[in-house]
Amino acid sequence: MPTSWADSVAAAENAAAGSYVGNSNSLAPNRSTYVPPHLRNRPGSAEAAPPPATANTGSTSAVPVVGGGAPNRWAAPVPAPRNDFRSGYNGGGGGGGGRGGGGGWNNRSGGWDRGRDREVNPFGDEENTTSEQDFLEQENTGINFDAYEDIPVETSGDNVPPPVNTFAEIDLGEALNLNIRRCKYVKPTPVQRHAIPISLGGRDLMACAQTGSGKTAAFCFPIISGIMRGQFGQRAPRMPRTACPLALILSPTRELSCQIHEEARKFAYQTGVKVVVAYGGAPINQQLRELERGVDILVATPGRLVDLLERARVSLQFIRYLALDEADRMLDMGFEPQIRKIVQQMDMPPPGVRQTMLFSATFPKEIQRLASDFLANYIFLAVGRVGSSTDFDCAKS
Ligand SMILES: Nc1ncnc2c1ncn2[C@@H]1O[C@H](COP(=O)(O)OP(=O)(O)OP(=O)(O)O)[C@@H](O)[C@H]1O
Repeated sequence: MPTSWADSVAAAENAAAGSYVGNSNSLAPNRSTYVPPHLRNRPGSAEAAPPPATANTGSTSAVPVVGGGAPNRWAAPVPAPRNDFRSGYNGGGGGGGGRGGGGGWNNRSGGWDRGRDREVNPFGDEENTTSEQDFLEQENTGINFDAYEDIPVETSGDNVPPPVNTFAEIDLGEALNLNIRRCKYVKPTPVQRHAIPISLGGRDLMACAQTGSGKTAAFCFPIISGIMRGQFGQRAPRMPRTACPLALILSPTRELSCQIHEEARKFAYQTGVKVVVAYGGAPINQQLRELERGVDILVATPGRLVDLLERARVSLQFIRYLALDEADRMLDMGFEPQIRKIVQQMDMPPPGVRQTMLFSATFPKEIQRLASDFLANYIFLAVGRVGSSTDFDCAKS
């Protein structure tokens, strides 16, 4: 099925922020003492995890394991904005109101704080602009989301959770809802509308969506929300000098990893969820120091992560969420051996135990193989651009 993304999206790049209609919250930083991962989620603070997927489509086939070394060829320059639809999703109307924060959320609210290592406000000066009045003043200055209504969306799989039209329909938790408003996201993009309920429902996801379609939030929101809920039960003690993240986001390049990290830090601000990035082409020592300070979500490029795993500075045994962004690009760049090593040959929990989200702009045979090897009972989602099939082909065969 050739699908594609609305050409009109490109015109939205310079659109201004949209409106906010929702709760008003105190924005005063509420920093609490950093709680090491092994002390979090003790029984009593955790809400029961949603049941694992029960659908019986998809595949869980075993895979031939392919080993591989760790290339250190990440030499992309300092993170720079990607050439995509960034800033393009600021529509008028919609509901950004939060309704989280109720029962079921553990006590992770408040930023992490460990000794002198305090959470920096990733919004900078914007922190003081998030009063309800400010949001209201931004109303109707953005693009019209109606432009996206005609985008073809295909889902397949058993018991696909229905899409949402607003963030308010999803119980993401108050702290995350506040950050969504700080980001001035008024309404979910098509990939977010479909992917977030699927992931929050505990399902594995194979998503075909273009760069700039809002994928970062689509996989970050469920991860952050899930970690905030503390739905994993008791954790084993953290090993000395070995970081044990709960979530891993793999991306092909240093540039992309840094941008995901930047976005994820905003989404996770004051939630108690700590995001760290590790990429090649840069000295490893600073990254090691960051990892030693604790990490919940690790954003990494494959080569550097293999290096960290071989040094036993990272363990994947507590991974509950795995997201692979731009998987086709990772394969094009020759990183299938590293990816398979990370996912299949180290200590990562198997499909069905962890939750996996695979994002790719295309769906060739190699990606289909990866999907059947890495995902369990997955839901297939394709979000496309109207009128273009040259740069986006999600045909399943
Ligand atoms: N719901 C939303 N409302 C407003 N802006 C949004 C929304 N979702 C994403 N954006 C913004 O749109 C831009 C593109 O989003 P994002 O970076 O998530 O795309 P992406 O699909 O992850 O791209 P890539 O494939 O490069 O990772 C970003 O500037 C992001 O902040």
